Amino acid sequence: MSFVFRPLARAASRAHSAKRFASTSATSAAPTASRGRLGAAVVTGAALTLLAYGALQSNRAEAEAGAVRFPASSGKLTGERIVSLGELEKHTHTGSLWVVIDSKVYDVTNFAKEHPGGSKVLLEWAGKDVSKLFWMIHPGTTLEKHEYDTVVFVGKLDDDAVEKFAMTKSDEDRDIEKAKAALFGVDSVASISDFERYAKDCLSLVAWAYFSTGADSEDSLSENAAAYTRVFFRPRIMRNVQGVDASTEILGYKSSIPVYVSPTARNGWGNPEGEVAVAKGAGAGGILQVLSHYASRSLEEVKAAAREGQEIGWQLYLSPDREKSAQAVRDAVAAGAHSIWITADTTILGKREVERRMLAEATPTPNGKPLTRTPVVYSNHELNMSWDDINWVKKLAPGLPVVIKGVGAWEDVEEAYKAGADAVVLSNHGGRQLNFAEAPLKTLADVNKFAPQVLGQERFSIFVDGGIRHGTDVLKAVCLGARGVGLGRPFIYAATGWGAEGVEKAIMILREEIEIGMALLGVTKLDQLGPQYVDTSKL
Ligand code: HEM
Ligand SMILES: Cc1cc2nc3c(=O)[nH]c(=O)nc-3n(C[C@H](O)[C@H](O)[C@H](O)COP(=O)(O)O)c2cc1C
Repeated sequence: MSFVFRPLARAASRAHSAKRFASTSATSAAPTASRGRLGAAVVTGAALTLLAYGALQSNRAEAEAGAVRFPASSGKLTGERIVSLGELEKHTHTGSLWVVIDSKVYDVTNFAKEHPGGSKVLLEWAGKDVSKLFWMIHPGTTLEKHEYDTVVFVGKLDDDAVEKFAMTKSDEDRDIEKAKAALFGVDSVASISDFERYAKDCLSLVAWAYFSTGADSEDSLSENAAAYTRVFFRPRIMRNVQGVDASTEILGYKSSIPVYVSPTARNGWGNPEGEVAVAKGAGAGGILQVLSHYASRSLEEVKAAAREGQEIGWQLYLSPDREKSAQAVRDAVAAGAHSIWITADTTILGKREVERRMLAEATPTPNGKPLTRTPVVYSNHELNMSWDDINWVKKLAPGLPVVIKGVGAWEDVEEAYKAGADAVVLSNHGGRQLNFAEAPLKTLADVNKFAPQVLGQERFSIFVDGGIRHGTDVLKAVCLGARGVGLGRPFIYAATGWGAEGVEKAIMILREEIEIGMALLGVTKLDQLGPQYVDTSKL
């Protein structure tokens, strides 16, 4: 069986534009599986949509929750031969099965039987350049860190073959190339939300659907941002506001503004450099980046791109295989993680219906095909988490701050504090998990009301994320006691359009807006802010 290319590619393209109106996302946009550097793209956008939809939605708990990390390299990938197209075409059957990734030819004949994604898909794409599809599905370290003896690096494609694959592009690839070429200089970006607007056309349908959508009918997603619009300031005047300074410390790390990069999976879908581009921008802008457990780039790669003194936090999804999680934490510590952020709101994957609709409409089930009754696996994460896990991680990462991300009720802020967490993130995962989980700003207001004793503590910080798009949003959270705030989608979109400079520009925009806001509120330092500066009565 092979995938239907053209008609579906057109359907995908239609859905791509349709989607722009479908999501109620207050933010949005999603990166493309495509890595620009991979060049060749025999795989069409529609086929990718179909495969990625099937693979990522059905086989695995979540695209952002499904990547297997490989242990240290077994050093098997050592081939040196130059392979022609003619030779490649001879290896397209179960007896000899080759695929091309990044112009490198791999013999996966024996690996096919043990491939976690099944042998069928490898046979389907035998003899082809699968770079784009491969990088949509697999973590960035898959090839370097693999532990299989059965993946054999045969050699490199010859120039003719590379050129031929490079010329084979889908309509979607061409649209994205055009959109990227049409982007203006990053200096002209005026606001954080503009990054989303401009990034949209630079993203594949799959990527856009993945990044932009939220759970169910996206009520939490829209409420996250809407909550900020119901809080107004009570500015004070006739003060000396020379020398406004928006800098602070986030878990001991000096930060130019009270903002950090929230962990988001698969940044490589938007920009070939992925989280490396984000790291360069975060370094230039002087803020902390927290790397997702399911990042497209490894912590080692990101650290290598970081500047002197720049720190990177690392986010953990707990696995039921505790030894696997323990090893992942040890690896992060060895790679120099600044802090460990345990995400607790993703035991089971939320149902992102808008994403499903977009992808299904792009590659619909043929009429008459019987109902699929294969059970969907919703989670490969630990379902049995407890507050003791904080100490468990602390022992694995001695001396590093441990943060609980995904807190949605003031009572759990207290629990985290008592259990010894160094910080919490009030978050509903950008509206992607439990729909109707309340806006994190509301949870913060509740902390002020019901658990004020945990605010302003030296040993305990409260962070907030979700829907933050302006400096004034940041200041509202700081007024209510947040040490800092995280932004997720905006940094993906900024990197999609403009790479590291986009991320740096996003930080510059926030800094300018925060400084203007502080001066107009009548303060010069963040610690002068407090609940007296905001009216939360309509929250
Ligand atoms: C050549 C070396 C390859 C290696 C070492 C490899 C390794 C893996 C691993 C470790 C997984 C599990 C990943 C996870 O759960 O996140 C996986 C899943 C998968 N792979 Fe591969 N793979 C290779 C090639 C390919 C190719 C060429 C394709 C397609 C053309 C492919 C398609 C898939 C699919 C569809 C899944 C299932 C994803 C899911 O369930 O979420 N793989 N592969
Ligand atoms: C595409 C996408 C992927 C995400 N992946 C992760 C992840 O891997 N780990 C995690 O803890 N949170 C993840 N999040 C949640 C973010 O860290 C953050 O809570 C959320 O994006 C904040 O909302 P915002 O996008 O409105 O700023 C993801 C969010 C998005 C949009």
